[in-house]
Amino acid sequence: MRDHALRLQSLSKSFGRPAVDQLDLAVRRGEFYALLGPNGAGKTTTLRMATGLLAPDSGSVEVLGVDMLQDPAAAKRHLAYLPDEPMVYAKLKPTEYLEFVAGLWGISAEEAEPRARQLLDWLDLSQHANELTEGFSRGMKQKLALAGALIHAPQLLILDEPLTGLDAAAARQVKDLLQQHVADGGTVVLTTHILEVAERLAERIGVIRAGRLIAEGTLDELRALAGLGADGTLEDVFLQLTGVPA
Ligand SMILES: Nc1ncnc2c1ncn2[C@@H]1O[C@H](COP(=O)(O)OP(=O)(O)OP(=O)(O)O)[C@@H](O)[C@H]1O
Repeated sequence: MRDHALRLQSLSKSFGRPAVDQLDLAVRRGEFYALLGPNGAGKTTTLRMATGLLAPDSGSVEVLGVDMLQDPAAAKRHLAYLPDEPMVYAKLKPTEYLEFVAGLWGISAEEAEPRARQLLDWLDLSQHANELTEGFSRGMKQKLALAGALIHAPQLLILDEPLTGLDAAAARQVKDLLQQHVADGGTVVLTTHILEVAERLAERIGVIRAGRLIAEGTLDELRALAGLGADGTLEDVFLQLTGVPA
């Protein structure tokens, strides 16, 4: 379906026992979608299959109408993936790293330069543009990895715990960047254990448990599903639906 940024159908993956089990998930273009679930629920495994990094046992993945299994190169061109433990090259400076990643997408250094400058600026890394990343803190590396993920201006951003370990200022910069992406018509899918992030940013929230989507909707819809009133927080909803803490 053209109006879906991401569509997962009957997606399954087992590592001896099922990690993701017949999962159906559809995220519309322009949506900010948060995937929540307790530890080991299958969130990372789902994202790795959605981004073409892990082959599913069965089921299908479509990115902007392109089938990931049939045409992975075309599907991946539409997306960026920020893993939960991103890696940047220690012996490169941020500008060199962004140039390198752009090159992998077939974008020349000259073409990439204005966007690289803008991303470093948005993420408050400009003053470190000429330092080797080996001297960067974890949060700075995480922000640079995000800039690398965005260098080819993808429509769909898929991020695994993008705010974990960031200080308040860095978290704000990343949240602003993600909101700007959606304001510009892009799509964001993220996982988070920081429920306030899902509560404040996400238009729709999916709750996954034991590899299955057990609830989905706006916060109001989830409150109703959990049988809670208007003052129920997402934490109340989460605990009610999953029976375990976030
Ligand atoms: N490469 C692997 N080999 C074996 N088991 C795996 C592998 N990757 C994931 N699993 C298992 O699959 C299940 C789902 O793991 P996954 O990392 O997807 O969960 P998660 O929801 O992202 O958890 P968390 O919130 O702790 O990050 C877990 O039982 C995990 O141990």
